[in-house]
Amino acid sequence: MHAYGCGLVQIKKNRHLFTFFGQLPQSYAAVQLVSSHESDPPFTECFSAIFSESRKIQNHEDEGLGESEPPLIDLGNLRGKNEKERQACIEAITKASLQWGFFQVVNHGISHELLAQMRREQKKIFEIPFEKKVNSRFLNDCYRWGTPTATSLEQFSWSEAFQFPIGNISEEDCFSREFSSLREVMEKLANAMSELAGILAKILAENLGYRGHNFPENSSKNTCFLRLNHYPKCTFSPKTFGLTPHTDSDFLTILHQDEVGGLHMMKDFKWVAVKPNPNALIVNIGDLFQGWSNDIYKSVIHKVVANENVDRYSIAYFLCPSYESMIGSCKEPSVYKNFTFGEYRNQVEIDVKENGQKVGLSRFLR
Ligand SMILES: O=C(O)CCC(=O)C(=O)O
Ligand SMILES: [Fe+2]
Repeated sequence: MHAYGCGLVQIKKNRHLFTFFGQLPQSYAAVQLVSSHESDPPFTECFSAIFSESRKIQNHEDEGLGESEPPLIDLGNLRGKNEKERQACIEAITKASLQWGFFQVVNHGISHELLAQMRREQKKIFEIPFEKKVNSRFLNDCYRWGTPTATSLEQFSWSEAFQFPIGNISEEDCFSREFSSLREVMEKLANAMSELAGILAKILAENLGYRGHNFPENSSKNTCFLRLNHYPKCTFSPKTFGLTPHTDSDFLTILHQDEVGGLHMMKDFKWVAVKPNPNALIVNIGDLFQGWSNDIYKSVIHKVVANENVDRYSIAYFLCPSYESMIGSCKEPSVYKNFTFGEYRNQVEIDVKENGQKVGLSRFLR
């Protein structure tokens, strides 16, 4: 069993791989894999108990959505010559990170063409038959789908994903020739996203007094990762989550979503839709930045609502330090005990196993 960066856990049963977002098994033994010759995971077949119960559950949309939208920031001003505009841009980034924990960036330096190429490759790989994707020998075991441990619809994520540690992408033997174009595009995108994440993280750290060269200092290619998400259209929508509410267990995440929509973030106890903007990437603060900043920057709960009519795709880059890195606080007195990223991940794994869900930063309060 393995836990992933963002509260993801993977288990193997009867030669089949189950990787999921969050919970550990209670009625896990009840999960049966039904063979499928199509590409979409057999969600309803494997989780028939959950989906027959689901009609009793309230529609998420009834909760009502807040009106506002996360700030939109033009990063072109960071590269410009006008110092006043540069400072205003830095201020916008830091303000959004402490007030929202989420923001959108345009003129981010990652080309439309690269993002479009990545999307094409992403679609191709999800079209592969489910039985092939779920095989543990396929692409280094990085496939996951659904939530095998879910005992109710609220715990279930109607999605599948491939998660690639950045270090593996450049290793040719992880990818057969069949996937050489996927590997090439992913390598380019991972480099571009790493650079952007590094720029943003450094700005946020410097704002709180950090004076080093790179932030986080021990960012690691083995722990940073790219995740390709696919949310197949869902007949139980809008009652079903594409991804259950969670925070990310990293420093920050950069996300490219398609035109479908469905990503919601929490703001002032209300869900706010992060509407698709073809020119923007979405940035969100993760738990480690909230911890390091002593709660100044906010790691905000977000979720994806499944869509009844169309499939949805997104690509996420997670900025993480090495497992040995100490996530101390930038200021004393610190809200949290010192902990390493490895300890944080282990604790997430233990909590998911014992309580069915991630507890997160509050585990490390002083
Ligand atoms: O697909 C999305 O919009 C969000 C994905 C996400 O939150 C994640 O992968 O952690
Ligand atoms: Fe997330």
